[in-house]
Amino acid sequence: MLELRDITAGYDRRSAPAVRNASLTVAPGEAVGLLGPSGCGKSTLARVAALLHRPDAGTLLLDGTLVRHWRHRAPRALRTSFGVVFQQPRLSADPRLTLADLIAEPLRATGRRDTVPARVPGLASTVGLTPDLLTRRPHEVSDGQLQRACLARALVLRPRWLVCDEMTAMLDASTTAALVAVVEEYRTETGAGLLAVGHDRTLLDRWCDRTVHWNEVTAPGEPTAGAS
Ligand SMILES: Nc1ncnc2c1ncn2[C@@H]1O[C@H](COP(=O)(O)OP(=O)(O)OP(=O)(O)O)[C@@H](O)[C@H]1O
Repeated sequence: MLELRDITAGYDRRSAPAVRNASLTVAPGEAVGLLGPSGCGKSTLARVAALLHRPDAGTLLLDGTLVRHWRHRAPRALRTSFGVVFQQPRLSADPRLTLADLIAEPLRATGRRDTVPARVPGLASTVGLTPDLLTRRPHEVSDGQLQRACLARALVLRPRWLVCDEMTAMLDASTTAALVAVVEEYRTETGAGLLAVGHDRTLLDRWCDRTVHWNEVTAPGEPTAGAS
């Protein structure tokens, strides 16, 4: 179970927090869609949920255990339980890496270099990347192809949780359908939970078990607990 309780988070303690008193739960195997107007704080909350952004207050529990020892992010051992895909693949892809190396990045970063040959080609094929694309760098492929590689990178450590932050916002309908299908196949196979952030209610309603609106996630009041 992924539980965010009374999360307050921002970027500069001198200004108002981007997220105030937000609570959200995702059960194992569940797909939850999060909708809300632009700038309300969805991406910030998604980054907290993926253990990438330390909240200023509130608690985050992973399978009942309090996530502690945050610095800027939570400890890596916990973060590897999460696969994250962002809206703009070019901002999250190292331009110097080939797509094969991009997909393999988390394996190398966690000392599993020896598993690269066994994991990367199959996963690339699953996300619809042909072998000729794997030797190209980000500037030599389309946004959709790069996003496919970013999805493969998010899946390569076989995470128990996926956070897709407007993963398909800049893609056409057929690429959107293909990437959603890959996520759903992965979830069927592994039982991973999903938090999908987006603007498109129709897509989220079709994709997810339930869709929550930002108004339901945030409640008025002051933060109740300090982040550990
Ligand atoms: N790195 C950052 N530094 C400072 N402020 C930021 C940063 N990222 C986001 N913000 C601010 O935090 C607030 C919430 O932004 P966030 O990206 O979480 O919203 P969002 O709901 O995901 O928006 P959108 O739907 O447009 O992507 C905004 O006011 C934004 O300007």
